[in-house]
Order: sequence, then structure tokens, then C-alpha cells
Amino acid sequence: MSNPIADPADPGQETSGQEGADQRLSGAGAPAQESAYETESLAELERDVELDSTAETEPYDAVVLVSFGGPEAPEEVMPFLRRVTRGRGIPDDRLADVAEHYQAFGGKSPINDQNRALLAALGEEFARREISTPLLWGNRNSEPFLTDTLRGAAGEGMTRFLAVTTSAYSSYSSCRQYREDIAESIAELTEEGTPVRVDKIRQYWNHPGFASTNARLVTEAARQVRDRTGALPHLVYVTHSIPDAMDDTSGPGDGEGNVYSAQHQALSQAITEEARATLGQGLTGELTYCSRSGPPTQPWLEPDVNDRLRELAQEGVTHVVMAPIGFVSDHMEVIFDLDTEAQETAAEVGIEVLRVPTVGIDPQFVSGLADLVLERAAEARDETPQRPVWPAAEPWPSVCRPGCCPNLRVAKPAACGAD
Ligand SMILES: CC1=C(CCC(=O)O)c2cc3nc(cc4[nH]c(cc5[nH]c(cc1n2)c(C)c5CCC(=O)O)c(CCC(=O)O)c4C)C(CCC(=O)O)=C3C
Ligand SMILES: [Fe+2]
Repeated sequence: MSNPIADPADPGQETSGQEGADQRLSGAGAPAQESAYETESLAELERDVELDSTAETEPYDAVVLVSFGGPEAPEEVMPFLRRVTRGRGIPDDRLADVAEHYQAFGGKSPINDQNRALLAALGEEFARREISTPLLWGNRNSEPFLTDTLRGAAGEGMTRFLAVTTSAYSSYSSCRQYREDIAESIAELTEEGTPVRVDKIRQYWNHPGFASTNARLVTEAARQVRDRTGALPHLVYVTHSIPDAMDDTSGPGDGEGNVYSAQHQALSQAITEEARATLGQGLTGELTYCSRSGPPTQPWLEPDVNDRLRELAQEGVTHVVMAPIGFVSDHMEVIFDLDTEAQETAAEVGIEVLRVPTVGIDPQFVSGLADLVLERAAEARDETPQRPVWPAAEPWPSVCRPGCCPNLRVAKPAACGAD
């Protein structure tokens, strides 16, 4: 796939013939023939309102979904892993281990299909709101690469982009590393003579579209277990572990650090309280971590979800509702580290685990992303939009502060920030 540009909201914009249009749509996984976008009347309607609707997303020429990426075939696994870990001290046996996880699923990570579905859903939400702004997709570590997507769009005359990242929290891995890769794409295009500018929506861990959706999904799962067993389950929230040093320095350069773990703690507690209000004060919950890598000598955030499951069994817990609040879709960490490994651990120690869905393409989450796009666009126009939050905490700044979530290895340029 060379240069897939998704524009599910505006197929009428195609210039290079029908074949090209089909490629572009399917490249981004937009709905096929049965799609409402294909019907002439809707396409015409969208053309009519294009000027109006685009005003809401000005000054941006396009919105681009920026994601991690993942392999889609066995032979793509090692190149993907090498790209992800280049310049980082990940031991070879860890890489071989992770490669096996991917090969157990036919060498295909689910993440790209999930992003295709998210693009289609966001395109539908845009269409519903009569927003005809093109919606593109670029990955950091696999095709379609962000640089290629931006190059293609720049070739069509687009210069200003708004990035929607598939990562909700603040840390080097979950925020600045995305910003560095965006900066690298911009630098490449600048060198090629087509400079572009990219802004980003704020980290959305406490935007209601993400946080309240998680709260509803957790409450629904806990209710289901209670109704079936007559007892309240224990809630186990899970997020990606990161090195202690990365957590210690997460957040604005002038702050106390530990923002990554604090954001997860705050959301976990808020969700538990919300679920308690519905299901009863006896409901308990805690935050755990998964997917640690790196050498054993390097401390990473704990407790590991598997260790906690073993301890919980000894404490007499029999039913757990496991909520992967650290992830936006059911990608490899979720289907392997949780649905495979943690489920095995739970079975070993006699705990029944119901895994909560990630926000994925939940309409409330997708609508929240559209709200975040409009919020950021209004800010870019120097307006002061409402910036809703839940749980209550400052909304994350749309322009990251200097030194925020630093790269502890090398200083690199990062886009979407004040430094
Ligand atoms: C915080 C965080 C998120 C959540 C935020 C976000 O979503 O961005 C995340 C997501 C993801 N991480 C992913 C994959 C990998 N992460 C690795 C390595 C690492 N992740 C880290 C952190 C995070 N990672 C860290 C501190 C490392 C070690 C150092 C380094 O290398 O930076 C490695 C290397 C091998 C290994 O060490 O395990 C792989 C293959 C995939 C794709 C999954 C798929 O294919 O479905 C996704 C969505
Ligand atoms: Fe990762």
C-alpha cells in the first residue's frame, strides 16, 4: 500500500479516476459498495455544504489519524519490531518473544484493521455533522507511514493538518514519541520542498468521550457479573507499563512528574466511584500494569496484572472485571498480554475474568474525537472553546509545554509543542 489517503467523508473529491478512488477508499478501510457515501444523493449533498461545514475545522486542510502501526503478514513482523526498537536497548530474546506473539496470530496485528474501522466510524460521524474535511491515516511504525500520507496530501496542495493520535495519556512513549515522529515527517517533507504544519488534539484521558465511555463499559461489565453471580466483582484496570524513569519524568517539565501513573490512577478511581454509585458501595478496584519489557534490572511500573491476579486469588477473589483503560483498541497487548496470558494466569489460580472492551469505535468515543477536533480547530483560530473534562482535572494543553515528557536518551525535535 503506497500512499493511502482516506477521505470517506468526501469521495467526490477524487481526481484520478474511479479506480484510484476505489483504491483510496479501500486503502483506509472505508466501507465498501454498500456505503452510504457511495450514493449519489449524499455525495451531492456533501458537495453542496462543503464550504460551510469545512469552516468548523479551519484552519486545517485535513485531519490525520496517527497510530502506532503493526505488522499484517508474517514477513512484516521482524521489520516492524526492528523499527519500533531501533536505537533502544531491547534484548534480542525479548524481540524473539514478541515476534512469537505476533506469529501466533498469523503475523497479523489487529491494530490496522481497528484503525480502518475507526477511520470509517469517524468519517461517518463527520458526515453526520456535515463536516467534509478529508480524513487521512498515517502510522509511525508500519504502512501506511505518516510521512507517505502527508507527502501525498501535500501533493494535492494541503499544508495544515490536525493529528488525532490513538493514545490518550501523557508520557514519552504515549505522547512525545508521537510528536517526535510527526516532527521527523515534517522535516522530511520540508527537505523535499513541501513543508507542512501539524497540530494535535490534546491528550484525552480525561475527555468525557474517552473517560465516560470507559466508565460505562466497566459498569456494564460489572453489572453483568453481579447479575449472573449475585456478587460484585473486583475491578482490575490495566495499562501499559513504562520504565519508572519515564513515569518519573512524565508531565510538564516544571511539574512533579509521575503524571502517566497519576492520570491512570485518577481515571481508575473515578470509574470505580461512578460504578459504585450504580452498583453498590462494596465495589472495589485497583490499577495494574502489563506488557513490561526491557532488562529485568530496570524498574518498570508495577504491579504486573499477572502477579496481582495470583495475590487476589489468595485473598479470596473469584471474579474480576478487567478493564484495559490504557488502550484505545483491542490490539496486540490486549489480545495477547491480557486475553491470552492474563486469562491463563487467572484460570490457573481459579479466578474468572470478564474483560471489558476497549473504547474502539464506540459511538460515544468517536463523537468525543470529533468534538476534540472541533475544539482544537477553534483554538487554532484563537477562539476559546469549551474544553470539557471528566474526571475533573485540568484539560491537557493542546500545545505541549517545553520539556514535557522528555526523551531521556537523546534530544530530538518534537512537533505540536512549545519546545
Ligand atoms: C505506553 C505505551 C503504549 C500505549 C500508548 C500507545 O498506544 O501508543 C504502547 C502501545 C503500543 N506498543 C505496541 C508495540 C510495541 N511496544 C514495544 C515497546 C514499548 N512500548 C512502550 C510503551 C507503550 N507502548 C515502552 C516503554 C516500550 C519499550 C521501549 C520502546 O521500545 O519504546 C514493542 C517492542 C517490543 C517490546 O519491548 O515489547 C512493541 C512491538 C503497540 C502495537 C500493538 C500491535 O501491534 O497491535 C502499541 C499500540
Ligand atoms: Fe509499546
